Amino acid sequence: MAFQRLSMASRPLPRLLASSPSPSLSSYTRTASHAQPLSLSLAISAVGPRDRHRSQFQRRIQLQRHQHRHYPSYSQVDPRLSRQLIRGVSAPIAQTLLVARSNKIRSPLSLSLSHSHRPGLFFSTATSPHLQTRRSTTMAVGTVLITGGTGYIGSFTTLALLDAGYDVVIVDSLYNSSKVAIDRIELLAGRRPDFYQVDITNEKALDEVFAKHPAIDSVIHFAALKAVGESSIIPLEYYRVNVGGSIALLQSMTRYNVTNIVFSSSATVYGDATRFPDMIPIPEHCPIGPTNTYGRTKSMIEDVITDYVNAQRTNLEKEGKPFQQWNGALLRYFNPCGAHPSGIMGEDPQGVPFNLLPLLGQVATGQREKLLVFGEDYPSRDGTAIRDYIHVVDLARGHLEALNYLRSKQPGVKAWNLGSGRGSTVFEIIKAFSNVVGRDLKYEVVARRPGDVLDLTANPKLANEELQWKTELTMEKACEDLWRWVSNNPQGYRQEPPAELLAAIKKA
Ligand SMILES: O=c1ccn([C@@H]2O[C@H](COP(=O)(O)OP(=O)(O)O[C@H]3O[C@H](CO)[C@@H](O)[C@H](O)[C@H]3O)[C@@H](O)[C@H]2O)c(=O)[nH]1
Repeated sequence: MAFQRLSMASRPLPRLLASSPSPSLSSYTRTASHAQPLSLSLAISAVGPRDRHRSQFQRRIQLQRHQHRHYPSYSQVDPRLSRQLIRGVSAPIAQTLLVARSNKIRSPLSLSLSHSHRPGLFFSTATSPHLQTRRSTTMAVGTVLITGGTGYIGSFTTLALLDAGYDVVIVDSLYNSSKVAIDRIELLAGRRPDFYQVDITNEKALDEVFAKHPAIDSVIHFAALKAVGESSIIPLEYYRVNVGGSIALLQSMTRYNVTNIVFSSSATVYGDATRFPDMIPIPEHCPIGPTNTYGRTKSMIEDVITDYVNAQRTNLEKEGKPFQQWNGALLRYFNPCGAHPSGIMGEDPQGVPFNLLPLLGQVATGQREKLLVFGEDYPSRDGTAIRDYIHVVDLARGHLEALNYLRSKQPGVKAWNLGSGRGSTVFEIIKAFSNVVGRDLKYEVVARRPGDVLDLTANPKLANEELQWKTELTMEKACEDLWRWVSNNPQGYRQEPPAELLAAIKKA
């Protein structure tokens, strides 16, 4: 009998299990809670017609183990391969699924399936002295640090990662966000991320968080100042926090051997793409040219990450060391909007909002008399500017897919547009939101806002193809969810959500 030991590096296994028809797989948490021991390896054996299949798998696994020789006992395995393996054993095979996590080994998940009844593939458990494990009733796919994880997009991304089986550690200064977001995440995910109130520029505090959580192997980096107008008034503060904070983060990551970074960039790095022919919808190869300080900080951070990850890879390769573990995703997103469909989680801007949809929300709730429309003299179909509005739930999923891609494909640095490909004018947004609210919302056309551009519509083809990600929720759905959020929570996180919304979550 041939045995092959492997571990799964990434991909949300719970989703795989959820899609499995096997009742025995769904019982894994019960089994895991009392199972001994928790350090396991997966042994595969095959007989009969599946032999050829099996040996192909084994060759690919061995190849990957070779590529990941820095993990002496366990290799990172292409999640698609792992998925095939799980599908391969399908329903009646597995009786026990135990999950172990290693603090020492960056590939944090191993699993064991045992006692096949089916001819063909069968699995058997074996203990491994190499793994340091912890008892767990949950199954972590990996552990991710999210900077700015209590903010708007950060909180939705935290939720998406928890739902996908990741453990999440948040650092956030709470400068422009609320800790209540964590309670809402817990209500929806059934799990709570770890939280540290840490400023992104405080390298020592970041070190302490990494030291406390050695299982972290990736970072999703949101923490930043983000008000376009303010950035031209206090530019040094924007460069210090956004660029300086990112450098502090990369330095701390390096000390703790955390080597994947997903960066929250922005479509604003393109500036006015209409200055070039045929660049709308905007592809990733459109030349960069931000038109404001905020945009320039994003573009600079993209350069910092690109240069650093490339240098780490090159330097390590020259030294004959493993280098492919260093990866970066630059996610250029278009106009995030919407809220959680439950109505208990959404954007909660401190102070005066400056984005179109939150402002429209205030008009609808009566907190604001009317919306000021910035210009109707653009060369667009109705004279107002065009943006690509993307539902925050889709956007959060984009971060998850990018993270999974980095961890499984190890591509180095890549930029992806996260947008829908559909552009809407300001008037179209006013109409869509008015439809949801059920009455016309008041507006007044005023002069153009300095720094605004005619059209920011994404060409999302690259993310569609490479990340297997595309938007699933429309701008109209975002309006509907935003209205549910603001009409039920006019004080945002400074109030309890209505009891009926909480009851609906518990029922679901
Ligand atoms: O009171 C308002 C606010 C906005 N707008 C218009 O609405 C559109 C959207 O504006 P806004 O919601 O402020 O978003 P953007 O200026 O497009 O910037 C957002 O989208 C960019 C990416 O596309 C990100 O980089 C920015 O951080 C993010 O704020 C623009 O045409 C604005 O001129 C108005 O007419 N009146």
